[in-house]
Amino acid sequence: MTILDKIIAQKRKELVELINLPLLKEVEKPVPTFKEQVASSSNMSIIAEIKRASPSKGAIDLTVDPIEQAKTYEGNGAAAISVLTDETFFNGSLNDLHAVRKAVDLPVLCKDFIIDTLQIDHARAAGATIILLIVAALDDEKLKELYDYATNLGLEVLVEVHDEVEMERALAIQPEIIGINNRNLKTFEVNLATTEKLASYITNPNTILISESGMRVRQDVERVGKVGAEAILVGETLMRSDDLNATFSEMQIPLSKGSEQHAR
Ligand SMILES: O=P(O)(O)OC[C@@H](O)[C@@H](O)c1c[nH]c2ccccc12
Repeated sequence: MTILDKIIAQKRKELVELINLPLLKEVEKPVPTFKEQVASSSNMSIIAEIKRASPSKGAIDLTVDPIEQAKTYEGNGAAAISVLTDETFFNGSLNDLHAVRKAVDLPVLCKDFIIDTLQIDHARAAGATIILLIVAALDDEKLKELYDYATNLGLEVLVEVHDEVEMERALAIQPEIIGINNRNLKTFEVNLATTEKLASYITNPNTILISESGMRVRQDVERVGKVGAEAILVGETLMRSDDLNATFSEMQIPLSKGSEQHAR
């Protein structure tokens, strides 16, 4: 049984409790869409993640104040904030997401393992404007159903893949945002070559490519920028940074949109 199988099995159990959980109070404040954020920037967009712990790394920063962390991310030019909401494996919560949405004026991604529309209702009520759908965790039918459900609610959807087969399955639903996860969720192995290998599958210039996981230094960002990533999703490096200002400067590389950018 892979870790992804374990997480999904746990999610199925938790769904039963979710039915009885009241929805959080919706946040009315409007924020830009992630698409708008990317379109209005000539730099690599950074989705900055609040991640207390993970199954692969254990504790990262258990005492973080999600509100302060998100505000610092925003102050340093993050394009969006990602909040891990899984409790069992990542020590996050929907309450974290709710607090972050209220504290910043940025799009907010609900980072969780979504297998049911009920989770989308909870994510939206907590203030998510973007949800994650992990292709490896869903069959084609479920993927399409959840994608349509979320987009009909006005949410943006990040469709995450990590190999060719998943990429083909993702492309079949013509998503506007595709995330290539450099971390294999079955083995935890991180390799930026994953982005290099899969980027060329995305031929629609309007599809936003996000390279996810394993970004440490500027060269990493340059590497994925070269093959067409317009955004990166960064967790651990930001959570461990003691100088976020410097870390953001290091990762904010200019993009030459239109030239090599779309040669993917
Ligand atoms: O901490 P990192 O290596 O910067 O990774 C961030 C993010 O990509 C990672 O948290 C992630 C990507 N896809 C996921 C799916 C579920 C949970 C977590 C993730």
